[in-house]
Amino acid sequence: MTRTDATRPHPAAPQPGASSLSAAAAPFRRLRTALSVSGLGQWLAVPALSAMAVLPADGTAARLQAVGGTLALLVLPAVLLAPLAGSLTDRVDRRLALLIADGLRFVVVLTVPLVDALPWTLAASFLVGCLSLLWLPAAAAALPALVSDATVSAAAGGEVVARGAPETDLRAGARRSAARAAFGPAPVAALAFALLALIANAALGASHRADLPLYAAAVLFVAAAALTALVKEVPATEPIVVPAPLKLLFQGPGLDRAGQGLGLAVGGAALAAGAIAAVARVHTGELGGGDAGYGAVLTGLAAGLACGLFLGPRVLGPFSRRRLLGLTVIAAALLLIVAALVRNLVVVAFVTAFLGVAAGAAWSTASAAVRDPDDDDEAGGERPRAFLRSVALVAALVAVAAVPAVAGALGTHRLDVGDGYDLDGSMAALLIAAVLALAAGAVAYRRLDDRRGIPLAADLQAALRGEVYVPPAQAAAPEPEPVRRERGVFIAFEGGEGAGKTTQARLAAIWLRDHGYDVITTHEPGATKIGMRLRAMLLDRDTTGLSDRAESLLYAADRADHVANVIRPALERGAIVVSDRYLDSSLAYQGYGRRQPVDDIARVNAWATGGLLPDLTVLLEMPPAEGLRRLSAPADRIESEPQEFHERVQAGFRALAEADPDRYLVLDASRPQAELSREIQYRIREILPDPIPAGTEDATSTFPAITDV
Ligand SMILES: Nc1ncnc2c1ncn2[C@@H]1O[C@H](COP(=O)(O)OP(=O)(O)OP(=O)(O)O)[C@@H](O)[C@H]1O
Ligand SMILES: Cc1cn([C@H]2C[C@H](O)[C@@H](COP(=O)(O)O)O2)c(=O)[nH]c1=O
Repeated sequence: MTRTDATRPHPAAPQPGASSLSAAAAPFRRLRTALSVSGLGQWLAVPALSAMAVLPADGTAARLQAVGGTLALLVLPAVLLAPLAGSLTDRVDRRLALLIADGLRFVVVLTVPLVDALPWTLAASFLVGCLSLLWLPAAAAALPALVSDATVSAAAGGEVVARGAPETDLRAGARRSAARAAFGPAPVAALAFALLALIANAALGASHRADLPLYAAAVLFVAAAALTALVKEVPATEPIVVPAPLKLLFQGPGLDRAGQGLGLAVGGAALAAGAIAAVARVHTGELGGGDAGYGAVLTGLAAGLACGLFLGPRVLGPFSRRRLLGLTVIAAALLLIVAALVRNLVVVAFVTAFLGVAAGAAWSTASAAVRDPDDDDEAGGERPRAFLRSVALVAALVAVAAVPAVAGALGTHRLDVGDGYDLDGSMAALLIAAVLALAAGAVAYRRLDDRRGIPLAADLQAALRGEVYVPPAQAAAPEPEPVRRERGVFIAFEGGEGAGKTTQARLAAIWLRDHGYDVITTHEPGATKIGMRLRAMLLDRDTTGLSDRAESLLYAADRADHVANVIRPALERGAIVVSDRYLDSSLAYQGYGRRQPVDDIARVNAWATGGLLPDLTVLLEMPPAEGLRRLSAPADRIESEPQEFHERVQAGFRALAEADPDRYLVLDASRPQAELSREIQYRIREILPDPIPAGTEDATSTFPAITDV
């Protein structure tokens, strides 16, 4: 619904409990510091290992493959071994798991400059990837586990902090703290890498410039282990469950078309970010930057990602989040093209930073779209979020493995433009990755667009002024469509016998109520006193000899009473009406099924209802025989009609939906209930009014979250 005074959702509402933890007890603070130090070590080890791998490589292709191989080996364990590592970590004491992971990373990273051989650098990268996989779930479980009753009361005794913050809120805050400790140090680590590489270059010489960052990373790991050792005990209160990325990817998102658009968008953004990271070392080397230039580009990327994560839910409040998501991916792809073509290191670093902002905003916008604001459980394994994480991980792995390989294979070619232009392999591979990311962004934009027909430029301009764009024709109209829309919203569920209408209508109503809407659920025939008597007459198998016309009129009479006494009063008070069957049932059953003229049925019903049509009709389709098999009660008068009757009814529903596609959501009713429910939620979200007055919108979301049943 478009309104000039309306703002769109702000998923970045204050997070309870986050600040409360700042004053929490000493073990919590100590462990949080240990995790940050370890996170810094991990992010420093990543560029340091790839810089180390480059040193012995001879020629551009070999250098590209050395960096790509290192990065791919660092990411590979997260794609292949995540659930194994999760269940392993779950079996050992969290503190011990952290100590082992930090201690072994110290040893592995320390040996890399001492051994100074490419095979060991590559093996070390894989081992560091595996150990980080043990460390990450242990860290995510350990910090919230320290939010015990004692911590809560210590925090509450200390300051303002824990007043009114229940333990679950503090745990959710602790989970966010753990994630920040693990990923937050990335920009600082990239900057530190650049500085240490410069110092090492000057002090130890070019052939040892990766040594210092590696020693520094090793020291950070041992420091983190020492700090963790000071924390006496970490209770095993938080279970560790790590989903398998590949399995999730093959199972699919469990989301509708729009949900798949989210996956495409996240994949496109991760591809763009991964591609630039994968060739940055060699690309910057060709621009005269060396390891310091590599560090500068990575700093830009990491800082940009952090900014994008923060800004994504906050910028352009009134602008459609779905449009924003598609646009951020397109922007990331276009910036990748610029980064590929520009031959100036400083410009490349800045462009990469903006690419990071776009990719970070894409991630935070996509994950906000599948997050339930009522659910503070950031560590929860909710499938759509886990799916998005898997897409990002796998796309990043493909980018870091494939882009350098393609770049190396393509080699450098001289183009005859003006003075001649060297198109090197990195440039070409980045352009290919950019085109793929652009395609993903464009398809995602089309799939996600919830403002079809509204010009993008005008929509953006209005959002920049803090308004939601209303097309002139709509703004000038004195009244919204008088017949189709009353003050509330009318949603009908239609379909053959046993298709799941009652189930889905009930789930939709629960979801809407959970988001603060005034909802009434109703059904046909038989929602009123008179209707109940009509229903008995119509469906009782003892009713024999009822003429087709009389049957049609009785259903229309039931509907007239239903509209006058239930639906219209509810719509007039602004409620959302969810009806299990409505007019289309008469058109399909009495029109197509009984072979009466559909136009006549429509005319009678238009008179009976005063022309009231649903804003949305959800049509659940399935073969009639299967639907009838789902029903347990004895078949009623209509259900016991022959198979051909039900086939005609089904074809009738389909014809009705095809004649007015904008008003229908057609779904395959044999799919799992939860999937159907989520698709229905996505579609309903597009036609909802704001649940609370515009002035108070910052307090809650106007963009009901899609939830699992
Ligand atoms: N997606 C689904 N997958 C499997 N079973 C389902 C699904 N949806 C509903 N069911 C089951 O099918 C049966 C019929 O469901 P429901 O009553 O919701 O269908 P209906 O379309 O309202 O039926 P009717 O035509 O009788 O009104 C119930 O047992 C329900 O639990
Ligand atoms: C509204 C309406 C319904 N019917 C038929 C369709 C079903 O067989 C029954 C209703 O049963 P349900 O279990 O409550 O779905 O009535 C119809 O023929 N025409 C109509 O307009």
